[in-house]
Amino acid sequence: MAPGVPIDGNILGTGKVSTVNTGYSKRAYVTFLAGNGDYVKGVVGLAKGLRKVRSAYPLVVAILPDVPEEHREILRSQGCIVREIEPIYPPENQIQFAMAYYVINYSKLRIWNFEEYSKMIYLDADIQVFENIDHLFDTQDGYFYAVMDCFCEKTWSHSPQFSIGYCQQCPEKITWPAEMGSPPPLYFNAGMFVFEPSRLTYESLLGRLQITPPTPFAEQDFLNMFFQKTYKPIPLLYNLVLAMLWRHPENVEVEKVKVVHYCAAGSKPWRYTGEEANMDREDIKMLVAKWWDIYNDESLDFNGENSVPEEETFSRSSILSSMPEPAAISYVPAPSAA
Ligand SMILES: O=c1ccn([C@@H]2O[C@H](COP(=O)(O)OP(=O)(O)O[C@H]3O[C@H](CO)[C@H](O)[C@H](O)[C@H]3O)[C@@H](O)[C@H]2O)c(=O)[nH]1
Ligand SMILES: O[C@H]1[C@H](O)[C@@H](O)[C@H](O)[C@@H](O)[C@H]1O
Ligand SMILES: [Mn+2]
Repeated sequence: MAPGVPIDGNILGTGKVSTVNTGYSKRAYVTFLAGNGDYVKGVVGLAKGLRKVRSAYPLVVAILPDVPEEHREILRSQGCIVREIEPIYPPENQIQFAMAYYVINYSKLRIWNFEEYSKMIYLDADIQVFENIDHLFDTQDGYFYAVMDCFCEKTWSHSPQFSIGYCQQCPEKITWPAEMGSPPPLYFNAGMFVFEPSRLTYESLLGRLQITPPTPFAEQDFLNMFFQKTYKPIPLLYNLVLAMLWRHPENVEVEKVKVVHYCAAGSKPWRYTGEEANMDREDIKMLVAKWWDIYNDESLDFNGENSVPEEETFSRSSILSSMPEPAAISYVPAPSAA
């Protein structure tokens, strides 16, 4: 979709609860874990956060072989479904990644192969869910749903957008110069998205990757290219990229935010020191403290009783109770033509 095309505010598609009609299709959240570092804390926090908001669906953790057994055990003890995946590497070239570790993120493409699920919501391990978002499973099939990214942080300094100060979050402030051709297509942050696993899509993703040179934002750039035509932006309250707080405060209603993505430099709660740029802000301190409250809350540890029984996961009542009131859905304002 090109900038300037109005964004469809009705993210719930037809509004039909398709899963209650015939044969219950399976749904789950999915995250990704690599290595033996501290991202496992992020996954534990996320599992507890989903429990706190009484999500009706389990959390699948797609893990690379280098995740140690003790971390796998921690995840199982938190009620997660642990699924090992093989790493995926892009074809070699000389490109510098925005961050060296982004290269492992191509492995994320394996989740399209989780065909026993009909619909999944992917969440990075550095994401926390503060309000129930189960209703996103009711979005119309056939689209890729995610939140539009912001181009204003230093991580974007390699891009033409950054060099002219253009951001799709405020396309009217610095308009895209005609001599640079058409404005770039809408670009999502790949820390959170709603998708449908499918073997066909999976094979097509892997096939396309073989002929696609890697770029600085790794699989995020790749997914943006691959799903360009089926991408539907959803309101940024479903993935608050923290830099939005100081780059585009006019676009953020922090009290309405349902999902927070601790992706700004220095903001990972388990490494937070407050020293990096913007990390001494009151809103950041508050959001980091909220993450820790969930992580430390023992009542949210998995105990078999606070889990969601499989049958209940697909019951009509749990699906309907997860539907938001119509008024609770806010809309992304359509970006004006750039
Ligand atoms: O050592 C690591 C590094 C990363 N991860 C996993 O990979 C995800 C992505 O890493 P970050 O969250 O640190 O990265 P950012 O949020 O800064 O990166 C963004 O850009 C990346 C480009 O590759 C990805 O698209 C990512 O999903 C998107 O949110 C993590 O959440 C986590 O799930 C690990 O498990 N271990
Ligand atoms: O996914 C990346 C990453 O999360 C960066 O921290 C952020 O600056 C981005 O805008 C983004 O695209
Ligand atoms: Mn992230």
